[in-house]
Amino acid sequence: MARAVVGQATIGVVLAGGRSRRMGRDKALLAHPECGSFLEHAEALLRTLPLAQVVTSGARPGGIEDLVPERGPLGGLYSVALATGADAALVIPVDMPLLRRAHLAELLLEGQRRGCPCYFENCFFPLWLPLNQPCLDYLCRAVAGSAHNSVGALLRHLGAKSISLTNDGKWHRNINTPADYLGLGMPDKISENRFLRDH
Ligand SMILES: Nc1nc2c(ncn2[C@@H]2O[C@H](COP(=O)(O)OP(=O)(O)OP(=O)(O)O)[C@@H](O)[C@H]2O)c(=O)[nH]1
Repeated sequence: MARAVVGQATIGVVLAGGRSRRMGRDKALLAHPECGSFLEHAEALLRTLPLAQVVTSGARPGGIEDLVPERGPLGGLYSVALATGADAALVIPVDMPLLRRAHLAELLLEGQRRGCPCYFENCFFPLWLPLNQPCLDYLCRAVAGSAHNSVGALLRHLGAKSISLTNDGKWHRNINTPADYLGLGMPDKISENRFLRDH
């Protein structure tokens, strides 16, 4: 279980729960083109940023397990907020292996400057999210089933702001299916053959 963080602390969160139904295997453990697994890469990326702590959301070693299972990303965020007591979170999903530090650093600065949830237009993750009372209240209701349980609904409720994407490209691509993964054009060492052999 993560330590409590006191003060104006922004933590980094890797969302790594869920069922990976479309992939058919745990997305977090897929080999990453640059280092280790998707999960290891996401955690390492967040550790390059000025964050009070980096935590992983999901039932895995060292992770913060969801208090209420099967409630999706908001269920994970709710449990992380309660377990850490952090003031804000820079949230990335484990299935965006092409995320770059520069984008996250920009989002972190913009979130801290504006004080409201911030994300890049057309994609809700990565996300800078203040874990303030309105946010906690919404997460609680979403987990309990009395508010719409989607990231979009949470962001609308909190009056989130989107940042325009100056440098587009593939960095925000989600990898949800085996075809997505193979489409990454992995280097030889983690090529299609290995992915298929692992099945
Ligand atoms: N902690 C936590 N994270 C989740 C949960 N569901 C999804 N996530 C994470 O949220 C991000 C988006 O997940 P999705 O792709 O929508 O769902 P998924 O379960 O990973 O995959 P599918 O079963 O194929 O929909 C991923 O980083 C998941 O690891 C959950 O119930 N708890």
